Amino acid sequence: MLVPKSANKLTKWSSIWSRNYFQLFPSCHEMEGKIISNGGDDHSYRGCIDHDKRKGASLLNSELKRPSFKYLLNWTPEVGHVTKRYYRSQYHTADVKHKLLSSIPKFVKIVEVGPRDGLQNEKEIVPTTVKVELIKMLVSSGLPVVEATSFVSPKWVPQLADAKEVMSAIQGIGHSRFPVLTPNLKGFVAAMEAGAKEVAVFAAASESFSKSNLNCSIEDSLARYRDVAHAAKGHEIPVRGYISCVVGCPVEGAVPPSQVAYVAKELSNMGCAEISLGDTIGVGTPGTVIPMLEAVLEVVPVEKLAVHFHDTYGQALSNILLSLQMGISTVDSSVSGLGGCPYAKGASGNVATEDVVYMLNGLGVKTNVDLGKLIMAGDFICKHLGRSSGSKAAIALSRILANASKL
Ligand SMILES: CC(C)(COP(=O)([O-])OP(=O)([O-])OC[C@H]1O[C@@H](n2cnc3c(N)ncnc32)[C@H](O)[C@@H]1OP(=O)([O-])[O-])[C@@H](O)C(=O)NCCC(=O)NCCSC(=O)C[C@@](C)(O)CC(=O)[O-]
Repeated sequence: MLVPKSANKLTKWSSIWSRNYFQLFPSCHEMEGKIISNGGDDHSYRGCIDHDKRKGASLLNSELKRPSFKYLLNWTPEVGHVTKRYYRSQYHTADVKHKLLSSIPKFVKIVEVGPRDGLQNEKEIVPTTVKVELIKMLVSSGLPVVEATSFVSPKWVPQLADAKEVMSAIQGIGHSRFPVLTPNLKGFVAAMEAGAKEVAVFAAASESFSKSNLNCSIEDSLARYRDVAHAAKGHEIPVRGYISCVVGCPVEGAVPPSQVAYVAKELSNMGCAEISLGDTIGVGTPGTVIPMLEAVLEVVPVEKLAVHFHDTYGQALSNILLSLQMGISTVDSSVSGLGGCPYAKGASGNVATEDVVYMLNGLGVKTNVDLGKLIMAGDFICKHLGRSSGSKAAIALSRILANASKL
């Protein structure tokens, strides 16, 4: 997979479709203006590239020593001629007033869970340095929240046994927040000692899943979390509450929305600032997610809710879209779609962050995430794990970049 070394080295981008440029950097509105007022330069390029694609490419490269988007954006290497068509994913939708989209928030906070949820299921231990580098790359892409690791029993999740080292290495980098999972007071204390400034507790809406993930009943887990929430309040530490199996459980099947609403209310009452609704095994469809969200929205305000979809059945983006339409503005996702829960066999990874950002760009929703840099982070960890990306957007954009670079 080929991605540019740096999003800022423009010469590297000389053979990218303008369309893809905008998909990667959707916020560069002023570049569009330059093209429009750039008729003369367009014209001289048209001749070169039409007659000899390669000559055109080298000319383009040499001209681009001083970065100039105006040349880049009008060149379409795959067809070998200049076109005035240039696209970006939100081109037609930035000002969308359609009634179906009007309720969508203008800004969506993405909570990147790749370093924790994405890696926790990996059999081979990923070196701490790789985890730290991944977190740094995710931070540099502009993600506001990167869930860094878990302070859980290393016997239960050996992959995250280096939580303390990871936290120590990421102190003070960037402006992102780095919440960590804490299943009990012991985990909370360890997280505080390691410098965590935010924690997350994780309950389930199904008894069977609570037992397999936490070795206790739902009620017992809530009692532990009241202790964690109480201690966190004393330290002025925000707590996020997860609920697993919000539409389906690997053992019990369908989970009633009322059960999810009950756990959500308990988490909210104990002081969780945010509640993330997890479709742990990715079985939800809009048909099952809507009634679940309606039940939860009756007891918890929409500003407090986040959605966390796994993509086992390819339903995650549609479920996210409808969650946005219902007013939710926080979305969990995992770079390259890494992940799966060790206690939910067969469940595939979280929805890929790249795909979520691509969709949100298309809707004109701000995330402040640089898709190009995010793709680089995904490429980095996929290379390390020796597998291809689970993000369709990353695969498609990287393929076009690779083809273009051969010219
Ligand atoms: C909750 C426990 C600890 C209970 O585990 P247990 O075995 O019932 O607990 P215990 O109290 O009997 O302790 C057993 C041992 O673990 C130690 N221990 C106890 N607590 C800790 C701690 N915090 N950190 C480090 N060590 C700990 C404790 O000291 C003891 O050590 P020993 O005496 O045997 O040497 C265990 O079940 C556990 O760690 N579970 C975590 C499972 C997990 O991390 N699952 C994945 C995260 S949830 C998820 O992925 C879903 C989510 C959030 O993404 C949303 C979705 O998609 O659904």
